[in-house]
Amino acid sequence: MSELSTKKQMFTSQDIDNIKWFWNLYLKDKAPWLGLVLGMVSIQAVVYQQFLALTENGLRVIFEEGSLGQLVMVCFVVFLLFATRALLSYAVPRLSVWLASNAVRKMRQDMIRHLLRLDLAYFEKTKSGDIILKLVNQVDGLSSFVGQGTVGAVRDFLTVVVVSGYLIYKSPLLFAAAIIVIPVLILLMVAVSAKIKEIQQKAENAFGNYMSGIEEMVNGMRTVKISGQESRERERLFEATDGIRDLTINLNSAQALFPPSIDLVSAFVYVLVIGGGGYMVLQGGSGMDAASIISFLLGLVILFDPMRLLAGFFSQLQASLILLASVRNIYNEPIKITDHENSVSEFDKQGDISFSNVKFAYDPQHPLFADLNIVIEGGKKTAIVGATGSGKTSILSLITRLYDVNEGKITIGSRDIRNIKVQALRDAFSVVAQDIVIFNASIWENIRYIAPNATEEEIWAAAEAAEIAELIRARRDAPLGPKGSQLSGGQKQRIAIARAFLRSAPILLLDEATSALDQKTEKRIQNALLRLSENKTTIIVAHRLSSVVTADKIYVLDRGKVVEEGTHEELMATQGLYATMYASQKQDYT
Ligand SMILES: Nc1ncnc2c1ncn2[C@@H]1O[C@H](COP(=O)(O)OP(=O)(O)OP(=O)(O)O)[C@@H](O)[C@H]1O
Repeated sequence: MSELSTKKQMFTSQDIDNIKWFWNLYLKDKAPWLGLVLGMVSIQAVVYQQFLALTENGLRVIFEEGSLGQLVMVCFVVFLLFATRALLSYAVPRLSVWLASNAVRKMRQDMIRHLLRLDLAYFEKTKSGDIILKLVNQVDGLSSFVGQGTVGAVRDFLTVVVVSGYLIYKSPLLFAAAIIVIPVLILLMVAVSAKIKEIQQKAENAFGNYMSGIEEMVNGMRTVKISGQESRERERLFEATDGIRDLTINLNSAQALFPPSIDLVSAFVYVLVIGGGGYMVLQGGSGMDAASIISFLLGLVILFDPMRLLAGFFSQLQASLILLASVRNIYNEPIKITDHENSVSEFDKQGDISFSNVKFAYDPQHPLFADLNIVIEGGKKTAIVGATGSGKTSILSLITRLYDVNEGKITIGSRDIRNIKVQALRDAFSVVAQDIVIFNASIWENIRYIAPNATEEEIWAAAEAAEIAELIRARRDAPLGPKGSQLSGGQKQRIAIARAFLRSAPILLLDEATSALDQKTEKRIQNALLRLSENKTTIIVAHRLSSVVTADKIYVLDRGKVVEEGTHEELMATQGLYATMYASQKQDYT
C-alpha cells in the first residue's frame, strides 16, 4: 500500500484523481438516477425552510390573535411537509443503496477480473491478507460510504445551504453573528483530516497484516501443532490485535474532536442569537419580533444537526479516501505478461521448444540464468534434473510465461512465445506440478475442474489412468476438505495426474509428478504417463532419476547452468555429475 501524502490538505490531487476515476467508472452512467436522488434530497432540504416560515406564521397567529382556522391550517401544512420528508426519507436511502450496491458490485467484478490478469509475480510478493482486505472489507467500506454517507451528506449540505439562505434573508446581521465561528471549525477540520488519513492508512496496513497472519496460521496449523508453536502464534496474533486496537482508538480520538467542537460552536451561537436577537427586539426598529427570533433560533437548531453530520462525513471521507486509494492500487498494478496487438493464437504446438541465450532473474541482485541454451525436441521426452534450487521449475515457469525472460528468447516451433496469445500458449500445456490446487469438492469435481465440458466417460477414463477411480467410488461425493486436507499427498498428486489425462494438451509438463507416490504405484502411473506422453512434447522435472532413464534427452542443471546433456546411457558413460547422482540414489534404494 502506498503511503499517502500527509500534508495538511483536505484533498490531495491524488484524492481528486481517485474520486474522478470512481465517478467516471462506476457512477457516471447512473447520472440520471443520481439526479433524481439529488432532486429528492433538495425537496427534503426545502421542507425545513418551509417549516421555518410556517412556524413563524403559526407563532404570529398565536401571539397576534389570529383565527383558530388559520392555526389549524398551519398545523396541517406542517404535517404535510413532514409527511413528504418522511416519504423521501424512505425513498432516498432505497435508491441510493441500490445505486451504490450496483456501482460496488461492478467494482468488485472489475477487481476480480483485473486480479486474475495480474502476473504471478504480484501474488508472490503480495500478502494474501492485503488482497482479501481490498476485495472484501475496503470495498464494503466504500459501498456504505458512497451509498449512505455521500447521499446523506448531500442532503445535509443542501439543508445547510437552504436554511442558511433563509436565515440570511430573515436577518443578515444575526446570521453574520452566528457564523463568525465557522472559520475556526474549518481550520479544525483541515488539521484533523490529515491526521485521520495517516491513522487510517496505518490501520489498513495493520488489518492487512492481521489477516495475512490468520491465513498463515490456519494454513500452517499442522506444523503449528506438531511443533507446539501455539503460544508463539498466539503472541504473534495478539500483537496484531493490540496494534489494531491502538489504531482504532487513535482514529476515534481524532474523529471525536468534531462533534464536541460543533456543540461548543452551537452553544456560542445560541447565546449570541438569543442575546443579540433579544436585544434587537427589545430595542425595536429592527423589523424583528418574538416570532421571528424564535423561528430564527429554530432555524439554527435545524442547521446544526446537518452541520454536525457533515463534519462527521468529512472525517469519514478522509478515511474513505484511503480505502479508495488502496482499492485503486490493484488497478494500477502493471501487467507485464499480456498479449500485444500482433500476438497470434495459432502456432506449431508440436514444434521444438528452444531457449536461446536466456537471461533471467527473479531478483536483479541474484541472476538465475545468465545464458541458458536448451532445445526440447517436439514430440520427444526431455528430462531436467539437478540439485534443489538449480532452476528446474523456473524453466517450466518461463516456457508457460508465468515469468518473461529478461534477455534472449524462448521459441516454440520457432515462434517467440511472447508473440503468442497468453491463453493460446497456456492451452497448449497439461501440467502436473508440485503445488496442486484442490478445492473443497468431490474428487470427481476436482478432476472435472480442468475440463468442465468433459463427458462422464472421459472423466472416468482419466481417473482410471491415474488410479484414483477406486477412491472416487469409495468417497463418492464427499468433499475433500479445505485445500484437499482429507487426502494424502499421493492422492492429491493422482488428481493432478488425472487432470493431465483429461486435458491431454500437446505439451506435457511433469514437475515432480510422481514424487509423493510409493514405488509400486509410481511404476504403474509412470507407465500410464508414458502412454499419455506418446507423440507429445514432454518435459519431466524429477529428483528421482529412476523416472527419467527412458527420456530421449536429459539436461543436468547446476545453479542455473546446463552442465551435462545427453541420454541416460551417454551421461552414465561420461561419469560426470549425473552418473554420481544416479549411483548415490541407486545405493539408497538397495
Ligand atoms: N517466485 C520466486 N521469487 C524469487 N525467487 C524464486 C522464486 N521462485 C524460485 N526462486 C529462486 O530461484 C531459484 C530456482 O528455483 P526453482 O524452483 O526453479 O528450483 P528447482 O531446481 O525447481 O528446485 P526444487 O528441486 O527444489 O524444486 C531458487 O534459488 C529459488 O530460491
